[in-house]
Amino acid sequence: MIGLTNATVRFGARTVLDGLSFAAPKGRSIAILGPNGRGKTTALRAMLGFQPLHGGTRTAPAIVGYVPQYASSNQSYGVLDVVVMGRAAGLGLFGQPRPTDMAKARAALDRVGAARFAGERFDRLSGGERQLVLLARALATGSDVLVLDEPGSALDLHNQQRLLALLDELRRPRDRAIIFTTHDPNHALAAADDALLMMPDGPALFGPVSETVVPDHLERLYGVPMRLVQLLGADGSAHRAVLPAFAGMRAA
Ligand SMILES: Nc1ncnc2c1ncn2[C@@H]1O[C@H](COP(=O)(O)OP(=O)(O)OP(=O)(O)O)[C@@H](O)[C@H]1O
Repeated sequence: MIGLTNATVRFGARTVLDGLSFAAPKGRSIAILGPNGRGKTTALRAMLGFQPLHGGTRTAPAIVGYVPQYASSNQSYGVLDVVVMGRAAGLGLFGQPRPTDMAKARAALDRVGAARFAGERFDRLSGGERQLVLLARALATGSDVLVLDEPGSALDLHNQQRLLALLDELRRPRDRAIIFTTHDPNHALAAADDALLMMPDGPALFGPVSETVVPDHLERLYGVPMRLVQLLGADGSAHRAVLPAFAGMRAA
């Protein structure tokens, strides 16, 4: 279980989180949506203990698989070394990675489709490639709690599809808690059970995606008219998608 209870965070005179409560118990996957600067990253950092709270409490296990929003690096670590760092908590202060740690790191790279980068330098990868490697590092922790800050923001459509399939696959056994932030409501529809909508002008909305990721709430969230469309999957199953009214398209 990971979450916040009545959490308040201020930066100077500005209150960014004001009594925010939500939680991901084991077996649930939560998407956090909200406009730029609304406090999504701050909420994740507060949950993980990187951001002090002015009020309220946080709940988190000792080891969390975390993918930060930015994957910059000045250091010339190899990709495999970066992923093996996910095993560090189990190695102790001066512990060396064991063959089993290396095998878990390689398996994690394989799972995110980044095995071909194993021998590269992390700082020479593209932004999207780094994002995949950091996702592998989070998986390599073996933690049953994953916290991913915009894990798809730098990914091309193929890798977004791969990420969403992986997030969906990871939640299916119902033995993990997963929290991810995203600017695409369709990512929430594809891979989350619940959504936290951090409204621009009031308290956050939290609940099942079927009730929260709907045009009315999204219009309030982003100030953009939205349309709900029903799609048929390749196997004939029904899916919902939401589209913003870009390019002059009007909400139905
Ligand atoms: N350490 C800090 N000191 C001062 N202000 C901060 C600090 N960290 C974040 N903020 C401010 O808090 C607000 C929320 O930032 P945060 O990064 O949590 O937003 P976000 O919802 O994740 O945004 P985005 O969608 O653009 O990534 C922003 O206005 C930001 O400038």
